[in-house]
Amino acid sequence: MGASTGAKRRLTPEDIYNITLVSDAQISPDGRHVAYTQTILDKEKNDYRSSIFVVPVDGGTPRRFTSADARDSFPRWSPDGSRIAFLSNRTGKSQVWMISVDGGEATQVTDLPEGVTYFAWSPDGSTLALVSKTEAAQLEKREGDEEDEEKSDVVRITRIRFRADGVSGFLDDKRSHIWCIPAAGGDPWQVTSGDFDDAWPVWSPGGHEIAFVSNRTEDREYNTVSEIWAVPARGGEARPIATGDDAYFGRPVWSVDGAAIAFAGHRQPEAGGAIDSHVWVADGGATRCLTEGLGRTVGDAGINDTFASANPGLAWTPDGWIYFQVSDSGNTHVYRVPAGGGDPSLVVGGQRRVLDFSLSPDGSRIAFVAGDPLNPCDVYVCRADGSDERRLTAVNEEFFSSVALSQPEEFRVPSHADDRAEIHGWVMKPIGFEPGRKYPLVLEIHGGPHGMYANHYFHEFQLLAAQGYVVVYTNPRGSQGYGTEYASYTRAAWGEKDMPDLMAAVDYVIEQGYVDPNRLGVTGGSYGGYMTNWVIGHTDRFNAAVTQRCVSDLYSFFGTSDIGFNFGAYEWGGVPWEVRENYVRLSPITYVENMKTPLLIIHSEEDYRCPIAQAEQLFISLKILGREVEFVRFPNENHNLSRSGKPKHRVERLQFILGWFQRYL
Ligand SMILES: CSCC[C@H](NC=O)C(=O)N[C@@H](C)C(=O)O
Repeated sequence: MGASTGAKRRLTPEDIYNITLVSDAQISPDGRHVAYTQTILDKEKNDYRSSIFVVPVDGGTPRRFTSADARDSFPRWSPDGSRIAFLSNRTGKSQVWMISVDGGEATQVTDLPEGVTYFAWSPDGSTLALVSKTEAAQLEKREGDEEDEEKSDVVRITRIRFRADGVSGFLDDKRSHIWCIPAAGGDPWQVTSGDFDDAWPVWSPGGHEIAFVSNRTEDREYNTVSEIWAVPARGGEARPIATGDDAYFGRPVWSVDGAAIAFAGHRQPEAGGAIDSHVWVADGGATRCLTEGLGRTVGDAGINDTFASANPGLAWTPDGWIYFQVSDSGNTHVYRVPAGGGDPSLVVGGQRRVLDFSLSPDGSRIAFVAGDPLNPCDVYVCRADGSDERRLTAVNEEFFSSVALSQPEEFRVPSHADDRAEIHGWVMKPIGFEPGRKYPLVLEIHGGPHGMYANHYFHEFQLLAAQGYVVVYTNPRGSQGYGTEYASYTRAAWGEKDMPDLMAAVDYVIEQGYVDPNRLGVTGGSYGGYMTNWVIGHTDRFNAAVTQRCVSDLYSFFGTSDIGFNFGAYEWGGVPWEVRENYVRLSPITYVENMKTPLLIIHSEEDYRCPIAQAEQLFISLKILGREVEFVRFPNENHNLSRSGKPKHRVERLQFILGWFQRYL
């Protein structure tokens, strides 16, 4: 691969329309079928459509269960396996719908004014626990009811968190709470209330209690705590499971006897993704960490541009295993650990990214969605120990058999930093590669900074390879998947401590002899955009750069991003008035006069994670300095343009990137 195209054509930006995404593999209670979500990009409608499919685990053709012109997702089997409940926006808002496994039309279960974001079946199948921002009073007063007085368009803000990327306008004062509703339909009742946001309800095996995630600390407006609580299913006082100012926990799951709850996270909320997450168990006594010696983070830190997210939880089997995802050196795997303590062991491994998984209630089978560098995703099934793995779908087989892809080659190289730490990376040779020729190179830098490039399909990278570029990508210091010390290494040293890692990777690839060192490009998004700006402010070796959803000035980023002030306070060693020098020293804009590389700035106008002013400041400064710079603004898009933006915009974004590199490399 990479040497010749053979009979295959080269990939184009528009090929995102030819890729089907599968996600959220849910194995049926009897372990014989897997339900999943299938998503396509609809060119005509310039939007996404998703449907629920079911495939037999013994093989056979997947069957489409829903076919509305909408987004159906989150399929969940009833405990007796006779029905599948799912979320759908077919009436405008996301509500729960139900379909019988024997077929027929789906029926609507919920009609909550604020919609539903998550739900879970009670163990007896009679009730669904839901998450909604609906307030009880709203059920009396429905849409269309006359307003008492004309509403003002002036926005009064009293809370420190008032904006969220992906939510247009400002956040309202409504809180997410747990509700219940009869699965057959009927009147919903509110289970939790108060000035808290409650999420992720999980029924106890006996059906009497619901565990959930919340922040009920006194200082919740200012901290990033995430606690585990449990509440009687009929409502009442919540009891603490794993709580307190040092809790950063989520994904609760009950033991089969209902005596314990496992969850994932760590005890340093302010650190967020900068340190490893673990699996914990609370059983009334002391909370125990089960993965202390693992040295890798629990969860999926992978980053790519071609996926549909599912966000799986932990699973606890009747024979006492807890299953969880682990990000490890560019792969996301499934591990298990004995709930009573013992060594975690690998169950689903390989050079790939396992995006989500579920276990059959008897703990005998696992269904999962995984992707690799040449295939974004398919549904798989295996036994509880990982044996007898089978692929159940081949959603992109036909398309990918018609296009030439480049197989990434892995490398490990000593950093240019004094410690010569080992840096892990990949290089993709261009399609049609001919030994002896020299090619332009593009360095791709990931965001987070605590994300992880993975062994996973990346449309942007494949496209660059198809257009004749050598593509280099690495997991420099700051990345997840290599342990806490590695991930937190860039604290208060963004750019300073990871640039030597990135340059070591570029130099290593140049040494291989097939790169033209006078035709180097660099690009990245978010923190990758920050690093793109940093790199061109510290070296002139790149001939073209594309900075996407970037940060240029930490001072003005502080307080204007939905990520919250806590992020900057941790990452840069304090708040601006405490460590002013850090904010200036670590801001790429401080080095703007050194930036000579032709720069394309791509930014979404509704990016509330990295507000567009970050791009504007950089653009204006470079214009004043008379540098080669262009600014491409995407209207009505947020921080996730490259992953979930309007399909037409996604194609245009890729065209701009290719166009810039073609012009300057
Ligand atoms: C540079 S500040 C915010 C960066 C952002 N971090 C978390 O949201 C980021 O880098 N995001 C990455 C994952 C991205 O958008 O690709």
